[in-house]
Amino acid sequence: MNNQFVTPILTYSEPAPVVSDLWLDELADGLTEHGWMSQNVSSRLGAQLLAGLHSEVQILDRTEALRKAGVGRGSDLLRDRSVRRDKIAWLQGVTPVQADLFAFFESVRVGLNQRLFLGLKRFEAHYATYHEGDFYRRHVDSFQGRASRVVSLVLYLNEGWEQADGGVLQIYNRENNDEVCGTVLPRDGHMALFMSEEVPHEVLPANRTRYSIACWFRCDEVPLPL
Ligand SMILES: O=C(O)CCC(=O)C(=O)O
Ligand SMILES: [Fe+2]
Repeated sequence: MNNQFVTPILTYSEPAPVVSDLWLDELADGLTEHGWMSQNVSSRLGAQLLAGLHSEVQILDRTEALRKAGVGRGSDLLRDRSVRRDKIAWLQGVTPVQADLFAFFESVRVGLNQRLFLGLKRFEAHYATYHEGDFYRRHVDSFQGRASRVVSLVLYLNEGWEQADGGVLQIYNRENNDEVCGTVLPRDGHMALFMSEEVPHEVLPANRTRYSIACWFRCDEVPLPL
């Protein structure tokens, strides 16, 4: 066979992400005590998995396979550029890196249920890109009382992100929504975790392309409008 035109396939053979009981305890404590937390999970996920996810979102971005994100779902979907400007693509969990990431999300779902009795039934996740100047104004991820999205997890895929690059995730106090109580730099392998309904948050304008995966753990069995 003439191999001249065979595209090389990236080999991906990283061990599965590491999830321990102690770490799940930490996540549960963070959610209970403050409603949110952030952490560097690079060593849990591994460099190859992070690099693989980064290259997937970069390909999607370059081929313009990402779509303008909206607020709401179905017939309620609004694409209001004054609220959010990111572009998204839903993950299906079928590529090897997505399958490993989904296994990781599933361990988090089960671990949080065991500790907090949240009744999380499933999760959904999308890639997001914010290009220069893009933002997402202050919001919560679920309408109060709908309990569809219960816990939000955002994983960042940006090497060498500095304060000057903008695009920080700003977290507001769940008791006093006007008070900023934390910021998270969207650095490669860092993750933010928070209660979807309770914790208002905002993505400040990015000064360069910003990649992430947002995942929501949900209580409903079937997709409902947010
Ligand atoms: O990317 C982030 O830091 C947060 C994104 C977000 O709030 C959302 O997609 O709902
Ligand atoms: Fe959000």
